[in-house]
Amino acid sequence: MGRLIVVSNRVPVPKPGTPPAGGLAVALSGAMQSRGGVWFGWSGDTAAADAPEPAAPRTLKSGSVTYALVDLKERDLDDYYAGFSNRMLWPLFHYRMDLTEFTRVTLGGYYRVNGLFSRLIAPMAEPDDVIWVHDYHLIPLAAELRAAGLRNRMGFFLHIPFPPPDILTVLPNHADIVRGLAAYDVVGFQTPLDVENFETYLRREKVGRRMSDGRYVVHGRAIRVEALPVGIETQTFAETAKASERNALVRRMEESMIGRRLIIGVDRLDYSKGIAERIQAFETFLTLDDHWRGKCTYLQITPKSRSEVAEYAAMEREVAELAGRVNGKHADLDWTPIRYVNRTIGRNALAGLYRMAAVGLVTPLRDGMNLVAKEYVAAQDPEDPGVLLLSRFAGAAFELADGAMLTNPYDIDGTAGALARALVMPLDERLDRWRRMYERIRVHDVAWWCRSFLEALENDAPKAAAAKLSPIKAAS
Ligand SMILES: O=P(O)(O)OC[C@H]1O[C@H](O[C@H]2O[C@H](CO)[C@@H](O)[C@H](O)[C@H]2O)[C@H](O)[C@@H](O)[C@@H]1O
Ligand SMILES: O=c1ccn([C@@H]2O[C@H](COP(=O)(O)OP(=O)(O)O)[C@@H](O)[C@H]2O)c(=O)[nH]1
Repeated sequence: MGRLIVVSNRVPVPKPGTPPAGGLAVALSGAMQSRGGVWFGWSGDTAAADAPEPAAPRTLKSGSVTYALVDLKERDLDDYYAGFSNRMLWPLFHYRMDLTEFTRVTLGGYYRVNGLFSRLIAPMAEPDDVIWVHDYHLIPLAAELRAAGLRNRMGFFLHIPFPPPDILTVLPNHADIVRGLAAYDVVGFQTPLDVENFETYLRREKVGRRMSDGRYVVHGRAIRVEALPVGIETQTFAETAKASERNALVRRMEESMIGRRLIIGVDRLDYSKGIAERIQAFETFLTLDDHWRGKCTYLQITPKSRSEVAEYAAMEREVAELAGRVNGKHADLDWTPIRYVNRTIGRNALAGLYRMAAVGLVTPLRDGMNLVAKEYVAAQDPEDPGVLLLSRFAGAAFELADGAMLTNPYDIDGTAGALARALVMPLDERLDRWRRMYERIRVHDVAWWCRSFLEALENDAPKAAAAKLSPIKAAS
């Protein structure tokens, strides 16, 4: 068996004191450390505008993983990361057509960086290495690598939603993007809904179909398409949470609560997470029933994210102002309803804070998966678990629907009412709900996800017959 080469835009190179915030980095770190291999991607640093293209990536070994890193020029980052990836693909794939901006310049940057990645990876790859590419930043990479002559097994996992065709076709180059996916051997999505959207697109655009053996033929190539929800290191996280009483930050938080109930939200500062709607729902909840005034605290942990993108910078101001307004209106001399924290909290402390919280509020407007939902469940005290309030639009809802209280985040009154019910839910109902969710994430943890994807990728060599399939003409 060859090496595993993982490729992602963001590579969480281990740096003491800087925990990775972002589900992809968190999910893959554990899996990579146990299997070993090469992890290729952007270093997080910028190269000078006139720097020549590197002949090879910088490498750094940590445990069983070799990190292969490339600096990107400011212009490339603007066009590829902040531009096409995060101002076009991210909002569009999160059903926010209103926030997209398509330009030929950023599209050019997207293909330029994918080309650069390909030129650096191709000489490193041995013929029997397996290449696993992650996320929307790098959809065209397999096609670039194949054009460079690589015949390796290549897989792609999309961590964000795959939208319905009516939304996807807003993207002027949607046909090229889907053609890019067809260059992989296995394409993984988070949920069955994403697979359904992909299949509907193929049918409507007449570029592919599902075959009788379960594989798909897309632009003439036979590929496997799987719904494989990403998991967490459930058992390890549960143990961390149990041991968290010793964590200084958790102890400080506990002392400051003086018996009040804790409600927690943890999200990157991103419009897809529904943070403003959640704060509004919390305010509505406070006005529903005087009983909870002074008796509960809502802690919203929100590290800044993608501040170079205009919509994110605007959101930073909006959410801070909203939290400030609600506090100004409802606070008392000895009580602040919302504690809004704008920095990254380390995972040990986070585990303890989840465990302390009577309610986990996970209410994105749309989310590929949302690992916070799973972490909240894993961290609970099995004798006295809290309640997960989960948006029906998070990928995690496909797995946790029978234990979480499902909410529609656009329904502010409904979410407020659900929060009020969650806080008084009897122990036997909480136990029953939590056990169902915990069992699901215990079995379907991150090791299961990684194993399942790699099994699909490594054990299903394309059949000879598939290679002979004639291409299907795209609708013009
Ligand atoms: O790298 P950034 O631009 O700072 O963003 C952080 C990551 O955000 C997204 O995470 C997604 O992956 C999670 C794990 O599968 C999933 O739970 C979540 O719903 C997704 O939004 C993004 O897709 C990653 O590429 C980013 O690194
Ligand atoms: O202060 C923070 C905020 C978030 N996270 C982690 O960042 C990840 C966020 O992943 P999720 O899938 O919920 O959303 P994403 O940010 O990837 O869209 C989770 O593992 C969180 O525990 C963290 O370690 N510290």
